[in-house]
Amino acid sequence: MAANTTIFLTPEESGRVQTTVRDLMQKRRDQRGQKWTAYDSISLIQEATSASLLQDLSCAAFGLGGAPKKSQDTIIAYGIGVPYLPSTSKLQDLVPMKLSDLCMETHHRGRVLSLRRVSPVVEMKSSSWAVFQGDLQNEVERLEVFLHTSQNGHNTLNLGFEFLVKEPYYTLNNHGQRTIRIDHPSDLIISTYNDDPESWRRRDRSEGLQRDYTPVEYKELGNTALHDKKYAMALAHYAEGLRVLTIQTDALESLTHDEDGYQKDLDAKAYFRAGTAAYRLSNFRDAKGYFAEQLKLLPGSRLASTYLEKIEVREHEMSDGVYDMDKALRSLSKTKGRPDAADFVRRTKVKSSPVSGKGLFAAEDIEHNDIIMCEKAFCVVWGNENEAFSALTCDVRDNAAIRVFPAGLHQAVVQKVMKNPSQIEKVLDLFGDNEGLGKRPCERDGIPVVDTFQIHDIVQRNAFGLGQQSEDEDYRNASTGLWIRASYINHSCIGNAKKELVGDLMVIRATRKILAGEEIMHSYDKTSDYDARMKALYLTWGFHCSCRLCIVEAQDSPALRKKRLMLENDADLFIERTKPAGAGIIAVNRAKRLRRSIEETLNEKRYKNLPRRALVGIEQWLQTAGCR
Ligand SMILES: C[S@@+](CC[C@H](N)C(=O)[O-])C[C@H]1O[C@@H](n2cnc3c(N)ncnc32)[C@H](O)[C@@H]1O
Repeated sequence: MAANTTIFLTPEESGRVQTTVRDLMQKRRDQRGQKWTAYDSISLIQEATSASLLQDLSCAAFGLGGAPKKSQDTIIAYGIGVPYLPSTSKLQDLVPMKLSDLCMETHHRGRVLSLRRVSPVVEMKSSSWAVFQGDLQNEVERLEVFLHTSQNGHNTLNLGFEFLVKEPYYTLNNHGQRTIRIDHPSDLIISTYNDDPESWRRRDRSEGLQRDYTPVEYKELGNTALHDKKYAMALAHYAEGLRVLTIQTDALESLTHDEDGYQKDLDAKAYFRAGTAAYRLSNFRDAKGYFAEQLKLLPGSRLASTYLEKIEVREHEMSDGVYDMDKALRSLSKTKGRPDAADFVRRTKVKSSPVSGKGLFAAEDIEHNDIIMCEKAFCVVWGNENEAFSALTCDVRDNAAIRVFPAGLHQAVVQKVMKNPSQIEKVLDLFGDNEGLGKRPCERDGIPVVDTFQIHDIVQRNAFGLGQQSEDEDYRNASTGLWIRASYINHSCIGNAKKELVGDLMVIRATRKILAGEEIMHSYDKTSDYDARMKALYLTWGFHCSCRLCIVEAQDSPALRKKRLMLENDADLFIERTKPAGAGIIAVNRAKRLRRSIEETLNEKRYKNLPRRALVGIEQWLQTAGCR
């Protein structure tokens, strides 16, 4: 992520966080293999009930909008823990286990737990938990879902009563409490409400978890239950219907090809749904085909014609890179920062880079200031949206490095790929430190298996902060996004490209003429302070920059770099306090002296043809004041 979300903790503060995390890791190791022991089930359920009640009360106190999003000077902590793989076993191959079979700090591979929720759900920002009962009434345990707590806007644990946990992981949560921990959404299977907790075991196990009903049938079942005042059962049926609906991405499944008027109407609707789904995924070619079919069935359909006209504009954007940016800008409030636009990427290609891994290269000559590429965000979370939240992570894999991580964006990316499995492969192709399940998508029991730790690392190494977008935005709810194509662009402090944003449309322009075959590079971090930049690049992106500017700056003594930084700070202070328009001779002379002092710290020969960032502010001031 970009530097605007970097927070600096004092050495004491970060030391305290790291010690707490390391102590917890040690505690987990010490307890590894310890057998599950029974709880006082009543008091655990009471704990969950009162925590959930308190939450409801605080929401009520702040009106329907829920509790305020952030309190002063606090940031949510998200314990990444030690990454582990999601279950890739089929339900039918897993052997049922009991709560009393659980062992501490263990992944119970090859096993499955069937549980019923017996308490309300306690919903926190980065996790949710509830109390669950196993086979025996007095066997209960806490189950906590981390980060990926929602499905279609509903809390996962609230969606049902009977749950199957594939290959459960039993550990201590961040407060040192024993818990079954779920990180990967596909490890938790929500089963339809059923009065008979044993029913799933009696299903035809050769077919795994069966989806007996279509979404419409689930809706009807829900309606019947509602009519019979069986509210819990109704909710469970509706929830299951919604879940199946999201898995059935192919709207064309319902086509009848019948000539009968009513059926024809239904077919036209199916083409329309398929067309809009394809359009939303920027698959304009398929969308065009679907809307054309809809028009054949329903000649004169205004909706289909409007979409076909829009597709023509999108095709023009894709082939020529010609955008109506004014229109896109005007649409921002209506589109919530997501203007309707296509990607323009044909001037670039992705291939292996001498700098690192893969990179983006010019496929043709590109003139100075020309558009290199435009790309809509794969996922964006704006600071004013509820989804936006950052979490403080302490990564035990990386010497307990503390980072501010865009947890809300991580959630949004995971949800998007779970709902659109066809999009997983391009996300998995991005650079990340965690290999997870590899680069190929995987599906089990009809559900995409997504390794959230793998996505975590991909987001960490590829997402960008969008700069402050509104007054009430800071590092805790920073706007962030993930752009797939732009993610292949490697960093250079003296790159040949710069990025601009029109909502979530990223426009990359050439900052000088670029020849075909040249690698396109831009600066991930524009801080002029060499030491801070090095530190941020390493902490956020995991590399040491060795561009020409960094090599030259590294040759300056630390004392000289410090002096330059102090002078730049003086210049910034001067700029802040002194207006250039109509500035008097005294102010102008002071500015010139500041410029000279900074210039003296930049060896003319070594810094030849290199950007002199420390001078940018004061030179701009002098220019505006009408001096050279
Ligand atoms: C957004 S990705 C860039 C594309 C990446 N090279 C790939 O293979 O997909 C960012 C990652 O690329 C690598 N990287 C980017 N610029 C680099 C540079 N100048 N030197 C070394 N590694 C760099 C780092 O590992 C960084 O975390």
